[in-house]
Amino acid sequence: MQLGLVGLGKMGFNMRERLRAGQHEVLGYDRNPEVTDAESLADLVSKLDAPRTVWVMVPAGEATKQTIGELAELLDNGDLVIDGGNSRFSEDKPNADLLSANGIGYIDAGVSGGVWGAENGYGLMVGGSADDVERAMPIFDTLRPEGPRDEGFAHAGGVGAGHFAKMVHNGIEYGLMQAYAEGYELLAASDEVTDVPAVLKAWSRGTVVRSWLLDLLVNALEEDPELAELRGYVDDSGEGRWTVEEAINHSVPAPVITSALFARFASRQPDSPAMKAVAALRNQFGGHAVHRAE
Ligand SMILES: O=C(O)[C@H](O)[C@@H](O)[C@H](O)[C@H](O)COP(=O)(O)O
Repeated sequence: MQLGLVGLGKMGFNMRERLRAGQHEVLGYDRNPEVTDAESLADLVSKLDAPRTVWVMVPAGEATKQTIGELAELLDNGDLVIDGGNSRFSEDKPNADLLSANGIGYIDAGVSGGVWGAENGYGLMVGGSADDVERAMPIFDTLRPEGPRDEGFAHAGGVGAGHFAKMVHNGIEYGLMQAYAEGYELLAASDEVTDVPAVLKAWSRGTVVRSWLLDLLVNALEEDPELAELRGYVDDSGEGRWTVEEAINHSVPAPVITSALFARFASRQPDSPAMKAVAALRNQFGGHAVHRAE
């Protein structure tokens, strides 16, 4: 089918490739003139046949909000917008309301797979009406991995459900990565294990903890066996925070995801004010030795 695709960065560019390989007619718009097929969002819309479907794949937050605001003006009754970015689920309902005032449908799509998705397919979880989802199904079927639809795609619920599901997926991602990372550090610290990459690689088949994230850790260690080229500094783009906030809102205990998020915060501190306070208190009440700043 024909699709307008706004945002041709790491994700959008690869998605366009996969969709074109799947015989869809994809017209992309990006501010980068080297990759765009249209001069502006308005130009993109004018090149599409009604009823149009436009997939938005720009950074979550302000950029997505602005793009959807512009599309609400440019598109017409009967058109459909899909937000495939990592938007917070709470932004979906306002987006859907804004668009539906002009008769435009809305689907929120959680898209997982990163830069490997072009080749392996993207795990998809979507929210929206059954009619809208059915209409976009040829696109979802090409983007998702080959195999049974329900092993790479879910219509998770109404508007907001796709991004809620993706948020939880990413919270799990934080916890899994943290567990592998702590295991890696402990193996590396031991006097017993002399070949850490070999142990992790051996775990990749047959063991209970085999997984794609483990495979990626094995890849990373093959490239740099002691991760000597990296600093232990980890950013976050919001999904983990939102997961923890929703766990609190629903009174769901989520200690693993929460501590994985907090481990990232700790990774950014050159020294820990909290641990300085602990050292100071030990010193105050017990006269225990402290390590002085240089
Ligand atoms: O499923 C995925 O493909 C990833 O989760 C992807 O969505 C992205 O890499 C994360 O959003 C990174 O999240 P952080 O920046 O918060 O680690």
